[in-house]
Amino acid sequence: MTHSELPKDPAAFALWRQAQDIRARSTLAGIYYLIAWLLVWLISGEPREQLALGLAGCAYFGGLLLLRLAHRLPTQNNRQILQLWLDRQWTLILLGALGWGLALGWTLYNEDFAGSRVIAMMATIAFSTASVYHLAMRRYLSLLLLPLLYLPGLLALALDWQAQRGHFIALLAYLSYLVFALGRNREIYRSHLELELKLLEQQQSLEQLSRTDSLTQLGNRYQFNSLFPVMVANAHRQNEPLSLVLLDIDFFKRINDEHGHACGDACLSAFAERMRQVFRRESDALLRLGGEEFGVLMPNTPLEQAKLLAESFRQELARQGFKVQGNSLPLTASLGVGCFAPELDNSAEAFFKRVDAALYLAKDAGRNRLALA
Ligand SMILES: Nc1nc2c(ncn2[C@@H]2O[C@H](COP(=O)(O)OP(=O)(O)OP(=O)(O)O)[C@@H](O)[C@H]2O)c(=O)[nH]1
Repeated sequence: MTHSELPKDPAAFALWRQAQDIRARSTLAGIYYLIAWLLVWLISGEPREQLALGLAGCAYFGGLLLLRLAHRLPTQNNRQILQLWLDRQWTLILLGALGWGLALGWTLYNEDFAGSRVIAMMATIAFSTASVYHLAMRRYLSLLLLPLLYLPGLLALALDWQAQRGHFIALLAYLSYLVFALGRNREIYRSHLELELKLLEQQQSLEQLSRTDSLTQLGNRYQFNSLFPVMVANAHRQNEPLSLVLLDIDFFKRINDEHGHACGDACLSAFAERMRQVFRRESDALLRLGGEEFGVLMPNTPLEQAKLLAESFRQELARQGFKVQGNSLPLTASLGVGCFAPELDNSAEAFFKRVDAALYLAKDAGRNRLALA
């Protein structure tokens, strides 16, 4: 997955990160539950006498393993889908822990399993330690894993207090250590996640900055270069009109020369502000392509509509000019307007060239006018 495909919303990112981690960290447990149960059953005194129980355990742990393998990560990263996936994965994890807890309880309770008790206890210690270090991301669910794994076994040991109290106390002491370690690991996981979220936020704002013209706050040439071919391809595929308006301020050099560069800058900002007021559709992309040249990409807009808006912009500008730093500056612009036509434009570049040629026609014809491509 590339950086641009990561969920942008922090809550969705946190769920996505959790899903990735849980998937990577919990699949092996399914295999080891099955192996541990096979060992406990086969090494018990009389595995054949425990055939039904042994096979039932294999079916339970084998079934859970298959469900875990089949439970693939979602391809979409929206919050609801990720949350649903996580809920299901946690259900499988808790069912595994519950099954193993009952297996331990039964092994410690039933004399027929006396020969495999050490294996069952060691496996429980291994499973619970792994869960505390690998699945510490959720406060309550991670904690719930521990009683599921230990309580049935502790109960069985308590019932045989005289003979088993040593094991009981040892398991209880280890359980208390796990609860403490779980709290600490959860904090570590949380601080890693916070750090990752901060990095993501910084990356996003850097990316935003790199696509924004700092003077006018419009999209810059880099933004245009990445947006334009995608919009042309979409318009072509969906057979929808895409219009492009190119705007170039007339004799801008004179403003710089006569009123200074700062006044020129103020004009450019005011020009961008005027564009925002006229081309107001959410889907319109307003861009500064360089110097005193601007562009508007208008998806889902036929040529006639784009021409009307562009012409009203031109007329308003010619009528009002700008008031900049106390000076009233007459200002006009020349515009080229075109709509993508697959039969005329065999590429996005060809479409741009066609509209750019119209802009130069407007300039050559005397400026302060609009030419259609
Ligand atoms: N103040 C300011 N001036 C800029 C900026 N970028 C480009 N310019 C100036 O814009 C002027 C553009 O000049 P020309 O390309 O000759 O165009 P023009 O004077 O507008 O003439 P026509 O486009 O032919 O009508 C140059 O003087 C550039 O220095 C900027 O960010 N700020």
